[in-house]
Amino acid sequence: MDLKKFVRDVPDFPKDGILFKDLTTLWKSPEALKEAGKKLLELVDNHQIDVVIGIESRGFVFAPMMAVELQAGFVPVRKKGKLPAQTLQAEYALEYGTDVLEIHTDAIKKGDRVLIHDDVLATGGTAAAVVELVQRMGGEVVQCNFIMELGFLNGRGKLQGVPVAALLDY
Ligand SMILES: O=P(O)(O)OC[C@H]1O[C@H](OP(=O)(O)OP(=O)(O)O)[C@H](O)[C@@H]1O
Ligand SMILES: Nc1ncnc2[nH]cnc12
Repeated sequence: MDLKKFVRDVPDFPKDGILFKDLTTLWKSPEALKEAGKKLLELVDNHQIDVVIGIESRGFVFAPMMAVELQAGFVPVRKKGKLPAQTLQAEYALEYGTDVLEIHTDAIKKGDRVLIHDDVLATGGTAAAVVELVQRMGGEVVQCNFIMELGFLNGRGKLQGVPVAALLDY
């Protein structure tokens, strides 16, 4: 199945000059939703994973399903002010802004093998901030895993030393 056919391009969202890759059209198709989940798991191969992190909000669509299949736990990384208990924070810049991400301080144990999942790798600012959080907590990032990579923005440049895998390349 050609999953790219299910991705909708929306020009000038959320800002002028940004070509937004809309995945709601892929999520809405039962066949594409199932196929994308299956293929994302294939990217992980046979790696042993303790924790799957999903990055708010679009990373939450597939990360819990992947955690179930990998017999791992699910941990949310959220935008500032949303997690209720004690957190670690990282500031970051993304393709169209800046923000702060948080994770609960007790969410990752030293030595945990962690899979980081998000929908889009663009400039890499978001994923790099999450890698930093995991490493500060003593976790090992086994893979940063995405549905799509905007290769022309060279997000991998910010993720050096960490395995990166994406289903679709643009
Ligand atoms: O590689 P980067 O340049 O950092 O961009 C990628 C990030 O941008 C989007 O999130 P957004 O902040 O728009 O939030 P959302 O998932 O809540 O829509 C996307 O879901 C990634 O998390
Ligand atoms: N161009 C883009 N489309 C969808 N999500 C994004 N996140 C960062 N850049 C994006």
